[in-house]
Amino acid sequence: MNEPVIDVVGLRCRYGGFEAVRGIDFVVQPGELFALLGTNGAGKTTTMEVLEGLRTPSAGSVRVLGLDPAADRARVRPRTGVMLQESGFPGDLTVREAVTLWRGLTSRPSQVDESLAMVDLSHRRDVRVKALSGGERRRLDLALATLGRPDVLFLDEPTTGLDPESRARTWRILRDLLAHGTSIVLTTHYLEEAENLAHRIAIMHEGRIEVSGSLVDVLEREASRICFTRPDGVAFPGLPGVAGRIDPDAFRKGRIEIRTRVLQDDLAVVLRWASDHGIQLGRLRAHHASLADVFHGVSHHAAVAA
Ligand SMILES: Nc1ncnc2c1ncn2[C@@H]1O[C@H](COP(=O)(O)OP(=O)(O)OP(=O)(O)O)[C@@H](O)[C@H]1O
Repeated sequence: MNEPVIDVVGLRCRYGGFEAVRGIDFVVQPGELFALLGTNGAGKTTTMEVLEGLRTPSAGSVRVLGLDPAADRARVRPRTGVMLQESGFPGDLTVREAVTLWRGLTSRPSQVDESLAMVDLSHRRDVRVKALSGGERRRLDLALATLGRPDVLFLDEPTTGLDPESRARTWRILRDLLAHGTSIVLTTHYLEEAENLAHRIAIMHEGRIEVSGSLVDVLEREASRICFTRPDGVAFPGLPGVAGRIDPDAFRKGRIEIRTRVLQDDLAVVLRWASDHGIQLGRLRAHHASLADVFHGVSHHAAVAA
């Protein structure tokens, strides 16, 4: 296997007496998109800042492109692109001036017009940055982050505030960058974004990685679901004899929700049971766990354990 582009071992970060990141490990391979997900305040941005060389860890080792991102910042920075949660670009410049200025700071700059066209801002090139909408501003941030054709791209919530069309366009741009060999680390609160783009995922909670692995591995952690409206007159003991667990909370709220590792077998049992009893199953759904189910599992287990 190739050398990882990012290698994090035992990373810890403190803000005074508070430890925001509590010993995390992960690697990012070349050409892969790694999604760092987590609850609010989990430590994602802090971790990103360390990867970007903007923050020194209190313990652990971090290598980006084989180098220390803080100590070797002068060598790492030209090969990376960064999109922070809040861009600090001067609002009085026009869009074209902002891109031209930024272009002068990169070692392998793309063309200004090409960059603006990529994010669909060509028609806004003479507008001042401060007059852009929130979504347009986010798209300008992406153009700036990718201007130097980076080997590694750090994106902190790149599609927050974007409408569905702009989000889909951003996804297309990211897929294109991946196809050309760029590695990407992304934080997002949009789980479908990670589900659509990520090769591997880590879910953080209170400074620790609770779940990590390939998208398939992560999704397989949670049981599949069979759900339908509770039929009139059906009591708990009268339910079908499935291998999975029937959720008593959902039952009280008028739904049958079965969590199962044998989706096909249990679905067959439910359908046979309904047919034998002449029951119509309202709002029937049978599906594998989504990333949202895994995420809720992490925050729920953490809350129960606390
Ligand atoms: N400069 C700071 N000083 C003190 N505490 C901080 C500072 N920055 C962040 N924290 C705390 O560290 C923890 C992790 O913050 P961080 O911004 O890394 O989380 P996050 O996962 O990016 O959160 P969110 O999803 O809400 O953006 C939080 O409890 C936050 O309040």
